[in-house]
Amino acid sequence: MSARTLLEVKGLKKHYPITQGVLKKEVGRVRAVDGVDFSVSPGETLGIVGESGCGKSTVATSLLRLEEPTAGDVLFEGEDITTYDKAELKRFRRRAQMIFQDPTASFDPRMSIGESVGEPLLIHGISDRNRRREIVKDLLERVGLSADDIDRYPHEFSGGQKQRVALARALVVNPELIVADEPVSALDVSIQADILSLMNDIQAEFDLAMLFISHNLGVIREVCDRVAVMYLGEIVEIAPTEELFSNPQHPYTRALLGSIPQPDPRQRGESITLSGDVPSPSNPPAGCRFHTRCPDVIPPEGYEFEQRHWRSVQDLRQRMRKGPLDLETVRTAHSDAAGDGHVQTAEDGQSVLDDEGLKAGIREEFDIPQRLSDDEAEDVLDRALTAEVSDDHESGRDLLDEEFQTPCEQTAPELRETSAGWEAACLLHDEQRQRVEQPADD
Ligand SMILES: Nc1ncnc2c1ncn2[C@@H]1O[C@H](COP(=O)(O)OP(=O)(O)OP(=O)(O)O)[C@@H](O)[C@H]1O
Repeated sequence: MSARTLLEVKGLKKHYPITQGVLKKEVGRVRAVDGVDFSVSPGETLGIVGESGCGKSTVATSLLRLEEPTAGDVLFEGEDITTYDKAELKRFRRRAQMIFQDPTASFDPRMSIGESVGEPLLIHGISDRNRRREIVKDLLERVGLSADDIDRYPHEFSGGQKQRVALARALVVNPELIVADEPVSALDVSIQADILSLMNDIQAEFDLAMLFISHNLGVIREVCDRVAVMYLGEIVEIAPTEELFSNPQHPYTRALLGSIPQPDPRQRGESITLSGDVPSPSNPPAGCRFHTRCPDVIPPEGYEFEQRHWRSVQDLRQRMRKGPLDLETVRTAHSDAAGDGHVQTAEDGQSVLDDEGLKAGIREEFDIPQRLSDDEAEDVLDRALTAEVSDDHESGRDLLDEEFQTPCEQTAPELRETSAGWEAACLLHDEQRQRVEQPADD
C-alpha cells in the first residue's frame, strides 16, 4: 500500500427526484448519498458498510459515473472525472472496474467465457485472436479456474465460479481500482471465504486498490484495510479495520458490531438493540441523522437521566410526534401495568384501566420505568402523559418537545478526528473535545 492517493471522493451527493403527476413535478428528493468524502490509496482496500438502503451502491455507481452524481468531485490520480467527456470516461472505466453482486446477470449466456473475458481486449485493440486467448487462459488460471474452461458457457459454471470469471474479466484490462459491490452476498456461505481469499490474493498480486461494499461486517473484516461506516447517505466513522472492530467510536458502529452473531459465548460483548426503524432518506432526521435510534443520544441539560431511560423517553416523544397514541391497544395489552389496582368498570360492565393505569401502560409499552429517578423529568413526563390520556395529545406532545430536546437533533455533527486517532461524526466526541480544549475553571 502506498501513501499516494489514487481515488479521492469529495462531497459526493446523489439525490433522486421524487416526482408527481404527468408533468413530473418534483415534490421531494431521495438523498441516497448526501455528501461523502473518502480516499483510497493504490493497493488499499477500503470497505463501505451499513444497513440496506444507506446508499452504499449509490456511492459506487455515482463515483464511477454509471449514473451522474448530483454534486461533488471524484479525483482519480488527481483528475476530476466528473468533468470527463465520453472518450475520457471510456478510458477511465478501463482503469476502474466494477464487480456486481449477481455474477449470473453480468454475462451474456450466448457468449463463451473466453469471448466474454476477452471482449475488452478486442475493444482495446488486441486483434490477434490467439494472443487474446493466451491472455484469457492465463487469467482464468490466476483466478483458480482451468485454461480449458475458456470455451465453456456461463450456465456450465456455479455461482462462485462465475464470480471468479467476473474477476478475470475485470482484471483483463489491467485496472488500478476495483469497485466490488456485495461480491459474495449472492454466493453460498461455504464458498464465500474462497472468493474473499482469492480477492485478497489478487489484490496483492496486482497491487490493486479496491472499494469493497458489503452490509456484512464479518466479510468486511476479511478483506479491508480501512472501513467507512455509512448511515442514511453519510459516513459516520472511518477507521483502520482492526481498530474499528476493537474500539468503535460512533454509537452506530457499536450497534452494528453488537449485532454480529458471536459463536463463542465468551466473546459476546454487550449486544445493543437499535430502537425504531431506519428513517427515510427522503426525509432524514434533523441534526445527527442517527439520533432517532441512537442508544447514546445526549440528554437535555438540567435533567439527570439514566441513559437507557432517556432513550425510551425519546422513543415515546418521537412516537407522539407522529400523532396520538393508540390508547385502546394500551388499554387491552396492559391490564393494570402499575399493579396497584388502577382499573375501573366500563359502561358495558367490563374492567378497564383508569387514566393512571393507562399512563402506567404507556410507560410499560415504551420501556420507561414507572418513576424516573430525576424528579423534575418525572414531573414533565407525568404531565405529558396526563395530557395524552385526557385527549389533549397536542399539549402532551408540545411539552415533551419543549423540555426534552436533545442537542443531537439541533446540530449535525461533522466527521472529525476523535481522541482514538480517526474520524467519527458524533457530538459526544465534540463535547469531549471541548472539555479538553476548555478545562473547567474550578
Ligand atoms: N433510481 C433510484 N430512484 C430513487 N431512489 C433510489 C434509486 N436507487 C436507489 N434509491 C434509494 O436510495 C437509497 C440508497 O440505495 P442504495 O441501493 O444505494 O443502498 P444500499 O446501501 O446499497 O442498499 P442495498 O444493500 O439494499 O443495495 C435507498 O433508499 C434506495 O431506495
